[in-house]
Amino acid sequence: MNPLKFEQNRLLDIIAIGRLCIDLNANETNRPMEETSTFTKYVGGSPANIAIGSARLGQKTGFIGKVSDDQMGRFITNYLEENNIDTNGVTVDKTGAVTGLAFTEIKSPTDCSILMYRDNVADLKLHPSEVDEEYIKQSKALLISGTALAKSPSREAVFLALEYANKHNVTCFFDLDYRPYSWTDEAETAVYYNLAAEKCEVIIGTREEFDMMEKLLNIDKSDDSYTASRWFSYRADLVVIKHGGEGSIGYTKDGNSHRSGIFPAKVLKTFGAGDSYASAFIYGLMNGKEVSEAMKMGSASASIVISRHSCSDAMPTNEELNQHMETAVYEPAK
Ligand SMILES: Nc1ncnc2c1ncn2[C@@H]1O[C@H](COP(=O)(O)OP(=O)(O)OP(=O)(O)O)[C@@H](O)[C@H]1O
Ligand SMILES: O=C(O)C[C@@H](O)[C@H](O)C(=O)CO
Repeated sequence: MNPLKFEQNRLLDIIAIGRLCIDLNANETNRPMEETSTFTKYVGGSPANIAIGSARLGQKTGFIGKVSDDQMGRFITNYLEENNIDTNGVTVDKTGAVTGLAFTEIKSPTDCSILMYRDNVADLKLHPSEVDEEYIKQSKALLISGTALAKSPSREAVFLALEYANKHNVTCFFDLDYRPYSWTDEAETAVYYNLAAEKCEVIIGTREEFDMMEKLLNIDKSDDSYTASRWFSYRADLVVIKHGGEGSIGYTKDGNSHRSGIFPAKVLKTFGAGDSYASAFIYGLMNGKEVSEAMKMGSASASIVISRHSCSDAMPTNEELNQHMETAVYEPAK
């Protein structure tokens, strides 16, 4: 069963809002950053990656965000446009802010980390006045991700986008995307995550991300079914809890649960798994697939991206995804 209904007759399928940055992924893998000398530049940031994944799969995709007024900012906007993403909602910072940089260190397939340069970044300067109600109204869905809630005015911009989306029946997806290095205070983080989740129809996160939200409320059960049930008295119809290489579980408001296994991959690096999962999972749901099938599509997309060098540029097309699902081995959840 698919519990979601999307407004039809809208110009766009999905608009993502938030972080647009640059990933500099180590070319020399299996070594620490200290010994890495060359990197390849890609567009990065969780909502950017999800938007790129959506567009590659054929979704009419738009973006609301802010880029720096320099070569890096222009690189990002050009790349989004080359990938058929509508950039009418992307504004250019005029205060001298810079583009966030994420240097990735790939010590081994399972030991990857990200070194962030995020002082005075343009994406967190997105202002509520730059969020256009008419633009959001044209879309079937809105995707938010947690990092944009880390600072004002981007935080207020996201809450305003959620208000408009709720008002105009635009289905809201929340990919928790908790990046501790973007936040300074645990209670502040949890409060804003919980407030945003109340306004969303679909919440997707890892067990650890939900634990972070629940710790503030002294919930220490780490119980997936309980975690999901907390959101059904708000707007949520569907809550997905991801467990890395062990797959994921989705709960629907009608009391059912759905498990997805994984497509074992030759892992190059683990980051990007969540973004590729989200883009294909959302695509599946928006195209009438059952929850379990959409989750399987998410897992297939993730297995493709973790076996490639980048997060954004590695996103599969519809054809690649279908082919992978037909030919790759699927390991059902235990
Ligand atoms: N080692 C793996 N092999 C195959 N598939 C995997 C592996 N790790 C993750 N996945 C797939 O990716 C999905 C999301 O992974 P995970 O739970 O690690 O999300 P995440 O922590 O949000 O990812 P990210 O590292 O991008 O933040 C999983 O549900 C699974 O389908
Ligand atoms: O901003 C980050 O934390 C890194 C991203 O740029 C990266 O593309 C990512 O989020 C992968 O999930």
